[in-house]
Amino acid sequence: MNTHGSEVKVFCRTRPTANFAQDLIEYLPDGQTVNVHLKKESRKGIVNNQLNSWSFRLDRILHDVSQEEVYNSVAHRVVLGALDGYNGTVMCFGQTGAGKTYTMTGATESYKERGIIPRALQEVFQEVEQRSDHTITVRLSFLEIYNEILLDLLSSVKESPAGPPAAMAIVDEGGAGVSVKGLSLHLVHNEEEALNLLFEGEMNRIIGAHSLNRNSSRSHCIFTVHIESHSRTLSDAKYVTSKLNLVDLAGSERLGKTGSEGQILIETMYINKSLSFLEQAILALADRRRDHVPFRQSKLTHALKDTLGGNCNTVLVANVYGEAGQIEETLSTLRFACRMKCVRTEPAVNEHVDPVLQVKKLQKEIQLLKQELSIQDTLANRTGVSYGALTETQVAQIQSQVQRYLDGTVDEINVVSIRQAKEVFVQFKLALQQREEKIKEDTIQNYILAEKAQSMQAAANAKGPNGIVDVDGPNFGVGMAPSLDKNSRLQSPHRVKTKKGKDLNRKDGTASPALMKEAETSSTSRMNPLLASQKDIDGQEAEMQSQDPQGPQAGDKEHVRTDSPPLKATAFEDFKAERGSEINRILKENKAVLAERRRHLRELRDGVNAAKRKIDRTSAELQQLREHSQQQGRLVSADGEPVLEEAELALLLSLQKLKGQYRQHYKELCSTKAEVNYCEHLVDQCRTRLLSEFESWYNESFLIPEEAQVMLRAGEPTIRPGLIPMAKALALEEDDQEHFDHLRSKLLTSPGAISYFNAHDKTLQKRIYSKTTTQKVQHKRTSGGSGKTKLPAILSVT
Ligand SMILES: Nc1ncnc2c1ncn2[C@@H]1O[C@H](COP(=O)(O)OP(=O)(O)OP(=O)(O)O)[C@@H](O)[C@H]1O
Repeated sequence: MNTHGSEVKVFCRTRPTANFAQDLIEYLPDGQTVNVHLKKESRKGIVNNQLNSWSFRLDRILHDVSQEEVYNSVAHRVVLGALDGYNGTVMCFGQTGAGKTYTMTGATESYKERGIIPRALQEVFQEVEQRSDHTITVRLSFLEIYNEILLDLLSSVKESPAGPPAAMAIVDEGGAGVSVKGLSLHLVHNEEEALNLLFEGEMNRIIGAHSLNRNSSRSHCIFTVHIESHSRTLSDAKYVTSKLNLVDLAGSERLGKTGSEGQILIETMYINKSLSFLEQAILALADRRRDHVPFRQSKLTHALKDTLGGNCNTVLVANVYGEAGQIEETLSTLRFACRMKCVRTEPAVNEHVDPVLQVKKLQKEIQLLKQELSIQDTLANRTGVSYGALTETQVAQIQSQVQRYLDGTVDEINVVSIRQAKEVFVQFKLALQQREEKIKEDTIQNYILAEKAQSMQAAANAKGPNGIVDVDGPNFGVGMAPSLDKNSRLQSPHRVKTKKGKDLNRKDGTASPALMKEAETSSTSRMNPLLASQKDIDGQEAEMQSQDPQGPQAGDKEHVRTDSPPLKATAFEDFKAERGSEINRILKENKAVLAERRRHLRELRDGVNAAKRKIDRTSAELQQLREHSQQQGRLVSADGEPVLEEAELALLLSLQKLKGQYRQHYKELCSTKAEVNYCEHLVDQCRTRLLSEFESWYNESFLIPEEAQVMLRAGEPTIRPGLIPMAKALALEEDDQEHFDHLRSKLLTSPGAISYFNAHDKTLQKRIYSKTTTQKVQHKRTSGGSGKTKLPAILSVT
């Protein structure tokens, strides 16, 4: 059958009559064309300018032909297509008495004159027998549509589901097409069973019509053969289904022609309405520019939706009654047929997959592939390679390898299976997420600190805690810098309460964070998770120290694996001396830089406070002098202008100079404070890194099971150096600074805040970089790392 888009096939069949209007209807010898000529007077009135000749070209004219020939021409290919999985529809259309039922069902009493439906059933079962390599099941349904009411013509058959008949409705099931809910389906095993149902349905149609006092030919009938074909020989999970619709439409008739009235009038109106909707749907289908086709306007068009515009092989038989008195109906039928011929359908096989068979088939294939894999391993001398799900130990090994790769202690990761490769990526992702979290925390902390520093500066400018000496105007204020001494902390109410700052003393004996850190402790320690984690880290470091009261042993340098792992404190000292010596060295350097910056900060603060005290003293002296002069009476010039005494002038100049110095020191104090914050952050980073490396080293050295170690040594399937080049994994790593910027942009929703923060950050980095590189720390890292340059180089850990 045609699998591509095709037009609906249209045939014209004439009912034999002794009064065939030869002068009006002309069949051309090509067997496809019919010309209709109309005498003017036969149409309306005396003045008539309408056309009087029409020519219709169809697929074939079936004039004076047998039932067999009609079947072969019209239905044979459609029936075979249905057995191959294509939906098919054969539809008879025409005026009442034109021979639709004769064409579709035939004369039931005469075998020779049987119509398309019995012949189709016969062919279906002949094919079922011939196609012994397929299991084909056939089911039947018989639907009648009378005055827009759906009726099941096979509801009387025993196989119908018990209980009251379900309400019938046409349902559009999307991809599955249109079906009639509540219509009974009957499994038939041979031609006879099928014909029995056909006849029973026909009988029900007549009886039903009789009992309801209606004309049986006044309804549309759709006899459907449902076919399902499974291959027997192939272990193929695919199977095909199809529907063969054999449609006998109700006769089209003009209302005025027979002077219809009463029930006939109603029936005719329903028929004409539904046929008119059918025509509208066909016009819409034939017009390729139209998107919408009004299928739901009537039950008939809705039920035939797939048939008309779907994936169906569709054939229309236009039945005409070739007598002169019926010429108007003949014309109308032929017009409809020509429109129908313009409709295109897209026949396609309805292929499905049997889920049970599919699972079995796939299981078999997996089995085969496993065997194939095992052969390949044997040929390649790979033994014991496991392709199953990874065990917890294997996952832990991969995690450890990834960690070491990221730390730069190994250059490559060996992967022997797809599962392992996937797990490597999972672990990379996890590591990335952890770093992102860390950066996020840092960003929040930096943002809070920056905001605090800004607000403190603003507060100091507006009103210093120890009073204002207003010399240059209301916009300049001078305050005391906070003391390093915890006891002389600023006495603002919310700061007095806190005691948490005491907990932040460093293990190496460095004084607890001074200056603003002290002042900020109460709020930031609650808000900032980094401070809390820093405390934890200090605690962990101290905890490890305290685990071993003897302290590090000189003889512990070489670790010998024993049944019980060594004390963590001992192992930590060893780790710092050997494996982690580089990080430890950087940590120490960072601590030294931090200590130096803190010392500088203290000096600056002392300077600022000294300047402030001098300003206060000078101001007091000036005040006294002015009061004294006031008592003595002020000196005035010859012009009566007040004149300054020399002592007062000297004090004023001195005060001005002191304020200038104060401003300069205060500025430097703020920037040094920012540096100290940054250095503290880097020291924390180093500590975290040292501890995490130690943990992973300790776990690998003492906690991973013996068999896992053996596997590592024996080259068992695991992650080991060798197969993933460094460059590839590096591509997974995002630069910390990029992360930092990215996250910060996400965090700070206000554009003003982002600009502020970017500017602040750039200045801070620049300052720290230039100062620290030119000052005391001259160390340059010579050992290899991941190769990516991070924030200020001298303090970063790679
Ligand atoms: N090609 C034909 N050869 C012999 N008899 C025919 C042929 N076509 C129709 N007839 C006869 O014409 C009569 C009317 O035919 P039929 O009932 O099939 O018309 P119809 O179009 O189905 O009418 P309705 O719309 O009323 O159902 C029947 O007696 C039928 O046997």
